[in-house]
Amino acid sequence: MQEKEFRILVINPGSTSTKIGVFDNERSVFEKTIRHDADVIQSYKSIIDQYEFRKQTILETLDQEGINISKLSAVCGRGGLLRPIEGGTYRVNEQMLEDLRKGYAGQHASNLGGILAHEIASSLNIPAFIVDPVVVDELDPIARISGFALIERRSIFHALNQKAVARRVAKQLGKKYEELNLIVAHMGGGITVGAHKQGRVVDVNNGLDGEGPFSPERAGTVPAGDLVSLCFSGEYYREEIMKMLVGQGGLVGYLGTNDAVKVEKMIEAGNEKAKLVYSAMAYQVAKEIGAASAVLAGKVDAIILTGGLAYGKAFAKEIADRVNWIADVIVQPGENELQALAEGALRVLRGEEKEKVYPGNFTKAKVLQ
Ligand SMILES: Nc1ncnc2c1ncn2[C@@H]1O[C@H](COP(=O)(O)OP(=O)(O)O)[C@@H](O)[C@H]1O
Ligand SMILES: CCCC(=O)OP(=O)(O)O
Repeated sequence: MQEKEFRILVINPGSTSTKIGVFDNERSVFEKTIRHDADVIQSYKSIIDQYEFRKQTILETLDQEGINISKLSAVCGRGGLLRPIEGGTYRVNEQMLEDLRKGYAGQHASNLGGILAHEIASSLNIPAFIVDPVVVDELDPIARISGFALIERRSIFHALNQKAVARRVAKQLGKKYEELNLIVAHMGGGITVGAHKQGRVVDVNNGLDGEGPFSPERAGTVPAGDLVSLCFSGEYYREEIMKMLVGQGGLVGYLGTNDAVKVEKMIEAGNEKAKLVYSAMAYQVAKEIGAASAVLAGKVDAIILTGGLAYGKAFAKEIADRVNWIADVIVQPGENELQALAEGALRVLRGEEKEKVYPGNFTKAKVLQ
């Protein structure tokens, strides 16, 4: 009997881009990365205000490619800042839409993934899903302790790509993901470094507005006391400070661009500041990898560098040169998110996996009351 064919539209809104793809079962028939200038993104007051702009961009792109959306079986978006949940494929429902619209756990472009998927799918009367959203939470209790009793550390990271790439590398190594200890550094608009201990991400920096290396558009960890002083200086509104940390932080704050390719050109043209800042970003990623190796007590099977920044050969080498004493460094540039979204939706459409209902009954361990 011939295998039933499902056509799935996948939507991955990132902080610097919107990536879309159309898959016939596992086979990609169209993929496109639409990059957005920092100026355009920053001109919107909030993430939800970008909704119409991103939707039009997607529909126009599909139209230009001659893709008829009426033939779709499902739409799947990257999941955003929801309540902490376990990994898997979730059907978009009203509670999820409400949480995405208000940004239950904060503001990030991925909040638009489920909303855009729902909007397109409901007009066609087909299901909308999200897969492995950025709030997947597998932290060990010890990793939740921040050192400041009023604040608990949170798991906000590139769960979808980190898990997909880790599985792919495990396969290449002839092992199961669940048998290995891996460190995965996803380096995109945000940067997250996860300690994957036998299939669970037991520690990872909150790459949105929490901590870790600075990134193309985020400040990462900043000296706490100085930040408090800035907040109470009377010179800035809360929103202005948040924008300086997320959106206008990192490379944007130092060099005025979120585009590492432009930064590489600046360096080639002899810009010393660009050279120092770009190197500092590599240095901070390496430091975070060192921290993750301590989490795994030095038992590390491989270190994986992935995300858009991993295309930068000199950048990846700079990191590898600092950490290759820990374990082999495997560079997997870009990300596998579109394929992972399509596969997550397919598993449910084929009945191989049950769709999960948001928010479910998953409650993260409350380590201290
Ligand atoms: N060939 C390349 N060399 C160096 N950096 C690159 C390359 N391609 C993309 N990048 C950089 O990767 C970053 C975006 O990564 P990406 O994973 O696409 O982010 P997001 O999904 O968060 O939008 C940008 O700074 C972009 O300039
Ligand atoms: C919120 C963590 C995921 C993240 O930073 O994604 P982008 O790099 O796409 O902004």
